[in-house]
Amino acid sequence: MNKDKTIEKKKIPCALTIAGSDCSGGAGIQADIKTMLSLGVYASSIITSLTAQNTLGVRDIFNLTRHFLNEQFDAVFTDIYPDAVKIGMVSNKEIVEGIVENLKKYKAKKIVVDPVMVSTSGSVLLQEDAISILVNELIPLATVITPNIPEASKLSGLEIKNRKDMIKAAYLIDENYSKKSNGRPAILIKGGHSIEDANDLLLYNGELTWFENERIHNDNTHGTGCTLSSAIASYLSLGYDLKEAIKHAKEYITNALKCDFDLGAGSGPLNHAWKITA
Ligand SMILES: Nc1ncnc2c1ncn2[C@@H]1O[C@H](COP(=O)(O)OP(=O)(O)O)[C@@H](O)[C@H]1O
Ligand SMILES: Cc1ncc(COP(=O)(O)OP(=O)(O)O)c(N)n1
Repeated sequence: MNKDKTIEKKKIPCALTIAGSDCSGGAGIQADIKTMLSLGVYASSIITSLTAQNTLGVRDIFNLTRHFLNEQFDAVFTDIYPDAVKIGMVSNKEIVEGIVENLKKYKAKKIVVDPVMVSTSGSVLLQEDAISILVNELIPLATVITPNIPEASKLSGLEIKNRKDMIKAAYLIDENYSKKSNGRPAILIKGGHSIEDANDLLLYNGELTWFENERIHNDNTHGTGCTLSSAIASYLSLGYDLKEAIKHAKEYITNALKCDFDLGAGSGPLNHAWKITA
């Protein structure tokens, strides 16, 4: 194909989301694309699973096949190669295996893994028999993982009640990867589920950093985890280092939570248009 050469073309940073679709638009692929677009990054997507959900919960899940996952990887990576990748809901063992194989095949870089396991509304978004491959094969490929408190408890085997426990859990998760030779990601434990302030803890190259924020009293928090991880991937694609990327992603989520959107009968979505409407 001959592209039109008369218009000067710009290269823009590209971020890819590999995640489930949330038809109500609050979480998953839809939240990721809104975030990436708001941050001035081109967004592409590889869908793992279709969910029928809204602000009240998940009604049904339809997983895509390994074949269709491969086709999406080939289509994206052979044409618009991403500068950073965010991975969210991966649903089952076959899908996780396919993602691991393709990330290696295409030598994907700057990978943010949000180890989504259970939605805040209580639905299982990762089958139990997929956890070990997520832990042993996918997470080692990540630059950073972003578990929330229940996910960090599952990964560390520790009940997390306060800041001290968050620190202990981060070290326990890291210890597991320090013994393996296939990768040692940075660990960002998110504090959204804490009873204290919404402080997130990063363990990176042996150093602890807190990203602190007062808790915003907003019941509409559907998709906060998806938004944070895709904002981190966006900033990484823009060339920020990891700590700066997290700092700016945290600012993004804080502003989106401060906007008084109130959609749906349950825990509603965030306002990704806060930059436009502010
Ligand atoms: N009420 C809140 N006030 C301020 N920040 C919040 C609030 N709830 C969540 N966050 C922030 O949103 C991000 C996602 O966190 P969390 O809700 O724990 O993830 P998940 O959606 O995966 O459960 C984190 O940066 C967290 O600190
Ligand atoms: C398709 C899909 N992916 C992920 C989630 C979970 O979203 P998250 O932002 O981690 O948290 P809650 O929205 O559950 O608070 C989801 N619900 N759907």
